[in-house]
Amino acid sequence: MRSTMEKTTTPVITIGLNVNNQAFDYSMEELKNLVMANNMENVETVTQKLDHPDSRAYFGKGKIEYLAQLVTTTGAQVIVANDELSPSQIRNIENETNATVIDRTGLILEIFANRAQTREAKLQVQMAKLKYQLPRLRTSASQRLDQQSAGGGLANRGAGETKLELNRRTIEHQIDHVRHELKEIDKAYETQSKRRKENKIPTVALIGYTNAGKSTIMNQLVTKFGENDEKQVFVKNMLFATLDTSVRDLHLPDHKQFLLSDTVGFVSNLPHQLVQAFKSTLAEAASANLLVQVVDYSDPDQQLMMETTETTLKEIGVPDLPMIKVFNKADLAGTNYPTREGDNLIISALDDQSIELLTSVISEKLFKNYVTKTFLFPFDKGDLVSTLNHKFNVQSTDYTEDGTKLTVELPEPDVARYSQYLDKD
Ligand SMILES: Nc1nc2c(ncn2[C@@H]2O[C@H](COP(=O)(O)OP(=O)(O)OP(=O)(O)O)[C@@H](O)[C@H]2O)c(=O)[nH]1
Ligand SMILES: [Mg+2]
Repeated sequence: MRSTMEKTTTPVITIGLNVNNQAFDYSMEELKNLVMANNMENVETVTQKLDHPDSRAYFGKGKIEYLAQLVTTTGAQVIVANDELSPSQIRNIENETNATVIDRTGLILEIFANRAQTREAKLQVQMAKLKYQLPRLRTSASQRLDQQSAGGGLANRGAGETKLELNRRTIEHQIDHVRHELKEIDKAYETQSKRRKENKIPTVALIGYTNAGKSTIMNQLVTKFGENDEKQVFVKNMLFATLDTSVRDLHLPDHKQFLLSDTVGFVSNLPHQLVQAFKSTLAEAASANLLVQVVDYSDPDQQLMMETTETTLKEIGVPDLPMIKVFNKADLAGTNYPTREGDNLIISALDDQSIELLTSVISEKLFKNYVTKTFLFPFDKGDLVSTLNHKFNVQSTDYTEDGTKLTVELPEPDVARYSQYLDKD
């Protein structure tokens, strides 16, 4: 008897067009991973070499006929294309193969929609989906609404009203609505991030290809350096485990403090609708003092994954920020770790020494213009004492007869502000 717990996966055929693309094999591999991430099973792959996609049906006529046969022999009811297709291409392939066609963008949107947990992520995905649907609305004679059947208020919109226009207007209305809701969330975000900036706490953003180990590194750092109430983030061996940006407050043993953010991972050709929708979430990376690019060192495609990451950063509008590269999962790559060469580290997120090394490099980068000074504040300058305690890393406090003596580690440019209180001894 079959177990009822057994997962059913949808069999699909993946198709891809090689238009002289050097990274073609990699992108097909990625597509298969995306298919799996969407709980589907790749049963066949069909590719074709062409100078450009066939405007009618993406593939040429002969290949489409072959595809139709494959649909029959494999029983696959879904075809997943490696590119974004036009509505008519989708329709033509569907008509000629009798399978449902999903393009790369549609697939990624589906995965994101299934993963989204928080209200913000759900809204962002919804926004991306609506923008994807808008130009893809189909019209047909049977969909036309006549004035009578539309009734009441709708009839007032004129005889030319079609179901298509109605749908379009509904979607535009929904987009406005979602945009409004996201703006509200954004406002709260901005206040938070403004407060962080005022506090001058430096920020570090973990970025990189999906499944590279960003969230795992985040959790290791939170375990070691998080205050009690700092929560762990979600980790799983699947594409796009993280869709929300999480920020955690970390305190190093030497009183230095920084904020670490973990965010959505990248994949090549991330749909522009999604990039647009996730821009505010990703803004956390854009305003960071340091980027930590996490790379899966055990993956043979790591070089292309790094290129994908850099392209995506540009697309989001992240400026050239200081960056270190963390080649992670070294335990699976069979190399020595942890090691460091300049701004490149080879580590395993599962190894404590690796996390120590990463921390020391982050600290070195973030606090490089820090100096340690001792100040003596007269008793009537209690406000300054509390300001310094609030803003910087006070290493020791002495209550002397002349006032409060503070040994503080602070950025060099800030010393000038308090120079009159520098301790002469
Ligand atoms: N062996 C090994 N596994 C690791 C290491 N780092 C992460 N993993 C595993 O890799 C998988 C993905 O890790 P995550 O931390 O969720 O990756 P991510 O970069 O946050 O992925 P997304 O959120 O999907 O972008 C999980 O199963 C982790 O346990 C490592 O150094 N060694
Ligand atoms: Mg993650």
